[in-house]
Amino acid sequence: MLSKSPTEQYTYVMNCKQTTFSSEIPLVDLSKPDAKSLIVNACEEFGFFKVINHGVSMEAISKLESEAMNFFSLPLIEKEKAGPAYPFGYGNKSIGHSGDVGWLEYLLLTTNQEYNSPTLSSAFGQNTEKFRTVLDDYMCAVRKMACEILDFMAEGLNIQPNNVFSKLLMDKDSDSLFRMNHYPACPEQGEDDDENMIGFGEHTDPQIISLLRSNNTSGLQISLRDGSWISVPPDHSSFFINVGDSLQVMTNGRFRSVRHRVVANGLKSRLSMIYFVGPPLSEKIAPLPSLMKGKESLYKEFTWFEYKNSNYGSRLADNRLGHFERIAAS
Ligand SMILES: C=C1C[C@]23C[C@@]1(O)CC[C@H]2[C@@]12CC[C@H](O)[C@@](C)(C(=O)O1)[C@H]2[C@@H]3C(=O)O
Ligand SMILES: O=C(O)CCC(=O)C(=O)O
Ligand SMILES: [Fe+2]
Repeated sequence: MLSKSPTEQYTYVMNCKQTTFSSEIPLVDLSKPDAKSLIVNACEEFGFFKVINHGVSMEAISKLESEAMNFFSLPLIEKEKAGPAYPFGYGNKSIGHSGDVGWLEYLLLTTNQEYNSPTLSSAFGQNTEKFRTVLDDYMCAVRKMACEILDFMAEGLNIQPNNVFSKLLMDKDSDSLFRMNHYPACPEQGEDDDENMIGFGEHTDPQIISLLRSNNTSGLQISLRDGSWISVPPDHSSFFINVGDSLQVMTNGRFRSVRHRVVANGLKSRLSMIYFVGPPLSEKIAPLPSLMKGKESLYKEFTWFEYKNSNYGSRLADNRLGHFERIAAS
């Protein structure tokens, strides 16, 4: 057993009441005219939705999935050549800088491939160029979908111009990340319903939105407004979109940055690939004036650099927006 000692500071085990697979997850067909309004409703209520007709080809997805599986199947000593995880590279079990652990291994990359080269070539060797090409094709297609979704969000919120969000992604200095998480099947998974191994502990994503695609293995759960957790039925042909902290601030709390986590699966391995849309470091993050309409701002303005700096040592589960919340005047 990994670590169940009550005295241990960090543990892989979490207690969670049994969660049910939910049919409540909002579904958005990007090719339909009601996409904008469905997206806005989903972001307000859940901060999360599933997307079909997303335009990312199954070919691009399968190629990257297969390259990723080849990588994660290498002996540990080979994978570690692509480490450490920070700033970019291979990581195993440890997440962030403050002792969080999970039942996973991962590759954390920047979407700006220039900075990935040393990381990648040390582990991929002669296969590096192939991996880069496959990764480029995938990221390019996901970026296109992200742009469309962000423009739909702005239009659904009646914000002009409609590229207020997508321009941050298209900026050459956009601080976006790409992550591939591999959760091996977990033999230590508790048999008890309310004891689960943590794959990736609960957290909100800091960025604007995250676009997640996984294989058909379950594990992802989201937290609802009432604090309860629901399991997201996996669907390898769809994408799942999370609202992140930055978008919650830009919409002055109208969109909800969704708390989510991954529980390990006792039988099957899970592979997920996530594109995190981040603003440039110098970008000022604040509620958009057109969404204020006389309302008070819930947040103090900050730059993306300031957010990252002040949260450098944060634990996964921390409320990272706490530093920037305005105390309402009584
Ligand atoms: C503990 C941490 C890991 C994390 C950075 C942080 O300080 C808090 C947020 C974590 C998170 C969640 C979404 C992404 O997976 C990630 C890359 C990010 O931008 O914020 C991770 C960070 C990480 O793994 O370093
Ligand atoms: O791997 C997953 O399914 C989700 C992981 C996640 O939330 C993250 O990497 O931020
Ligand atoms: Fe996340």
